[in-house]
Amino acid sequence: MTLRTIESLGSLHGKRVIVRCDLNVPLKDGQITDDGRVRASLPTLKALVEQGARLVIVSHLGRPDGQVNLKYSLAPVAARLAELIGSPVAFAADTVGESAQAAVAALTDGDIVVLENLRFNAGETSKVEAERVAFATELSALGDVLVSDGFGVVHRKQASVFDLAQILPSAAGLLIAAELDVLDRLTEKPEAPYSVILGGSKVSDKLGVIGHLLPRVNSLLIGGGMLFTFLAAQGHKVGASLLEVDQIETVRGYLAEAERLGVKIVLPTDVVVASKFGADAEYVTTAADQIENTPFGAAGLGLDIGPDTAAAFAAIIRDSKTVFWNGPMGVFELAPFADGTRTVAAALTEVNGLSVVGGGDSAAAVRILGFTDDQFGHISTGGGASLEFLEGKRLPGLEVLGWQ
Ligand SMILES: Nc1ncnc2c1ncn2[C@@H]1O[C@H](COP(=O)(O)OP(=O)(O)O)[C@@H](O)[C@H]1O
Ligand SMILES: O=C(OP(=O)(O)O)[C@H](O)COP(=O)(O)O
Repeated sequence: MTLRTIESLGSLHGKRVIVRCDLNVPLKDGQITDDGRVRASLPTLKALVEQGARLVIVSHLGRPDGQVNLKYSLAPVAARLAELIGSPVAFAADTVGESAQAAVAALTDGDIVVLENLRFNAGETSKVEAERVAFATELSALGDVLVSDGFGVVHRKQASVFDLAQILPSAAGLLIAAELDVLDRLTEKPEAPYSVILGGSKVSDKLGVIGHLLPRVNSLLIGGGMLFTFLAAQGHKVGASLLEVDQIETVRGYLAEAERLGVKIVLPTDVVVASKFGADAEYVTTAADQIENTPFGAAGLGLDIGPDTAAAFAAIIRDSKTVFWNGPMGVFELAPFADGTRTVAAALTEVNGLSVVGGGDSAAAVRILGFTDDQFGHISTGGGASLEFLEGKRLPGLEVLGWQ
């Protein structure tokens, strides 16, 4: 069965349509550093406005863990959306409280309100189904139907992604449909050589996909915060770098499985080690097995892949016919640690085949580093979501919309 489309919901004129977007944009000092996810949401929002629907936009931003934390407010995102869509966008200071209820009641046809961050409410991400359903039920009172379009979050079994879609009549938006069109091309007979590059900081989330990806790819390139668990699995010390100690054994299993399958797991041979996390840190490039043998000793932090590694990764990427990349190679937000990500991004632009970049921060990285969307085959709004899709997993936020 394929996804239910917006048309399946019938006429939406005058209806209150809850639109679940992924507006989880990177922010620095309260400013949006990349508005790609807002732009990617526009086709669905415009289509609904044109129909005369009353739009109630909901999203998460960051991981505020069920607490109100204004650092993660969606207010700047609502302001940016108003600029991009070219019409006023109201903002409610809560998600299901008095402010939200009043703002929704005040909507007329074609109006838009953005509600405050879903994850300020513990029910949104609760592991307890009854708590999620209770929150989804409160949300459902604010709309007549749900259009689910937050592709970046479809792998999460969360109240607005999963439970709400069972309470209200629901359908997928245009972004989800467009994302699946491209990702389908990566799952159905990707042209070899097929390389996947993994990095970023959501290490425990993303290590789990490796076992399922191994039989599907020719090379797996490991950078970013992910690489240190691999180095530790090989017996190397990694100083104060990101490390998932309880995943070391699992990673050893992946290394053995890759050898058995004849898949290359390509690990860094050099890394950039910093004295601390900051743009003013001192840093040196060292061999990947010498991280603690720098002037910073065991306090050294690996914040980027080194130039030899970046060049080796680039060569493999350029020779691939299909490439999927999720997760920056280093802390690209800080200039001294952006080179690995820049080199990998440049190599993707030279792929003679299909190149896909996925993930909020990966997409932000390529744009912030000066690349343009048209230099890549596709820039996906979902990192974890696309990875889990590529490993062939059933995603709760898609299944609930009819996807099988
Ligand atoms: N070596 C590293 N140590 C700590 N953080 C890192 C490292 N390499 C990359 N990162 C961070 O990873 C973050 C992005 O990770 P993630 O959210 O997994 O990617 P995406 O949003 O593309 O899926 C960036 O903010 C980047 O600074
Ligand atoms: O940024 C996101 O995912 P991504 O970093 O995998 O691209 C999504 O908004 C999901 O956020 P989450 O990983 O906090 O659930």
